[in-house]
Amino acid sequence: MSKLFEPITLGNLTLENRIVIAPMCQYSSDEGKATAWHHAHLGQLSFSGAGLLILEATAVEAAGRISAEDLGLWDDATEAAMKDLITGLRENSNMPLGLQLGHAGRKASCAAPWKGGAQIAQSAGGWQTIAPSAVAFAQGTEAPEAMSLARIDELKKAYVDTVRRADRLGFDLLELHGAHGYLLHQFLSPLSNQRTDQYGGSLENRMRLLLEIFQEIRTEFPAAKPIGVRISATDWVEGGWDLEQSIELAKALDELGCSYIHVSSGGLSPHQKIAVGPNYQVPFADGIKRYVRMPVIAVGLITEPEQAEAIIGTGQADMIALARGILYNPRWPWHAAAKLGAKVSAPKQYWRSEPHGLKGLFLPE
Ligand SMILES: Cc1cc2nc3c(=O)[nH]c(=O)nc-3n(C[C@H](O)[C@H](O)[C@H](O)COP(=O)(O)O)c2cc1C
Repeated sequence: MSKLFEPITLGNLTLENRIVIAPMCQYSSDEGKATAWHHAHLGQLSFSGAGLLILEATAVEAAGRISAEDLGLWDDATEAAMKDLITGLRENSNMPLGLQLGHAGRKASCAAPWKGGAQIAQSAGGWQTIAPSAVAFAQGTEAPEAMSLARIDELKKAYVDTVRRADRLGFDLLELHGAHGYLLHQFLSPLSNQRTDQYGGSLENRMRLLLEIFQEIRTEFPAAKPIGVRISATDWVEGGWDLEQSIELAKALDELGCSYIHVSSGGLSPHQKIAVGPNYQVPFADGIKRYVRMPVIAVGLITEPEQAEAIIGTGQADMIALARGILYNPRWPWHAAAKLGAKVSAPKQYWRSEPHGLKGLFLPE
């Protein structure tokens, strides 16, 4: 029996299998509003048979967008566009839908990757970024504005407001983005957080904002619906955020009733030295899993069904997430089910594609 295809329950949500579609920015929104691209892109992924689809980092306020084309959920117009999107997806698929709540902090105001991804200066149409401290991400980029306590309050309100909208839209799950060098990660890491108030200095102080926001949104979202957190387990820089601190954060989140932790790495510093290869982040997931009750998601160059099966089977993680691999092969879960002798959901319109000799691959509706 495949472990990868064993269901798992998060709060009131049961996932059909342990394959998660990782959040992936599409840089294809119009003033924060979802477009036809999102309908097509997420539509095809919702036919993939994965257990959960997490929508891309969605900005809780306009200043939190990585690029001007990022998805947002901060006003009635962005909510209406998201409603059209969700309604369309739900018409054709039962796949649970999660939303990743994002704020890019000092890594906002950038060009889309295919336009080079560089920061756009305010004089060239960009905007003032914010961060825990006025420390630029890289040489040659504009320094962010250090957030006042009043601005921190405003930010918390933005998260809560977005969560209210996400609940109204019927999202099944939320993921707080605390990874990849974006705003909440900037508060965690001593490399970007040089504050001397209650939000900087000690580990407890650096973790404070993320934990406060988690608690506030946990109160706002129905108790039975899962909220997880994505983190970077290390900055891959000497003196930065690391696995040891990540374990402390994970333990604190576990205590607060966090539904899962999604373990990525890097993104905070241009000086990071990452040893990239298959499973390169799995040891971090495994390292955290020893200390928490909540399920753990491993991600990063997991590309083969047997590889995913081994990660779950050996208990290194409870779920695996796929990003590039599922863009490359949007029927990855079908192929994995076929290889691992499991069953998978598919739209009834596609049932006739069941390969000869594999009758019974697709689950009935
Ligand atoms: C096109 C693209 C967009 C991404 N956008 C996000 C995002 O919005 N939020 C996030 O946490 N990670 C994002 N990531 C990182 C992925 O979720 C994932 O962690 C990373 O690509 C490693 O997994 P992989 O080896 O399966 O691609 C993105 C990755 C890609 C390729």
